[in-house]
Amino acid sequence: MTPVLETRRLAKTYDTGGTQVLAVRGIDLTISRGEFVAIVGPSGCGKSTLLNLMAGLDRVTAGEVWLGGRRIDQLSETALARMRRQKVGFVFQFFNLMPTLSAIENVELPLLLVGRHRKEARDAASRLLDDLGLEDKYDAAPSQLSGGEQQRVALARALANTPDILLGDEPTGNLDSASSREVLALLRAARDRGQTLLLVTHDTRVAAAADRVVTLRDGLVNDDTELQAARPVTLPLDAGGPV
Ligand SMILES: Nc1ncnc2c1ncn2[C@@H]1O[C@H](COP(=O)(O)OP(=O)(O)OP(=O)(O)O)[C@@H](O)[C@H]1O
Repeated sequence: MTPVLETRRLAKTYDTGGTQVLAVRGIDLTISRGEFVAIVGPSGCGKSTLLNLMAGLDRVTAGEVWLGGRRIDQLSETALARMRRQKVGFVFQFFNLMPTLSAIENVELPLLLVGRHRKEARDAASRLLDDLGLEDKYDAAPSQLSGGEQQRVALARALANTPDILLGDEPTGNLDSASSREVLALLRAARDRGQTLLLVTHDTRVAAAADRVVTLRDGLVNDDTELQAARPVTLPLDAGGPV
């Protein structure tokens, strides 16, 4: 299996007014191509910190982060931003859509930012929104969409650049259970098409849908378990069915 994302003895210490918080204390983790990995653990164990370090959104205190065979923890801010635009997709708990842009403009944006032509970006964004069941919501503003619809737009945006890895911080954390099921089914459908996924979650259903669950405790990996393969996948948007 080819590693997509790898950490080596990764550590992060926050200094808060003289007090040091050891948020991540030496983590070795390898995410292989095509894996769906959930990171779980009690509040404050370092999940979001780890994800942010792996995404190059926060600076490491010690250790290394490798993405697609390239060491990224020492890159400049400009190089990191370019790397994120080209290689990483993000979904967050609070969707983080641009409020003044329509659904389709939100999905087009990452494509335009990497220099794709307007027509090409529009076609790709339409296809993604159609795939996620949002064919009648192209022109809606985020504020006109339900939480589940906003997260589907965010997912379309995250997948627009066919990222090497999709990173999520509590992607179902702000959704009702029907919308969570929809979003989870879409995440699993992305995995079934070969998308690599790494999600931080408190949601046991998200963890149960993963191929592998990494449990953190006090800034360290406490457990790393492969789950049984071949669980049935609910069709996307079949919100009523089991996931
Ligand atoms: N910017 C920061 N400055 C100082 N301390 C921080 C900062 N961010 C996180 N921490 C601390 O680092 C530790 C790990 O936090 P982190 O947010 O990574 O945990 P988490 O497992 O994601 O928690 P939760 O499940 O509640 O989101 C906690 O003790 C937290 O208080």
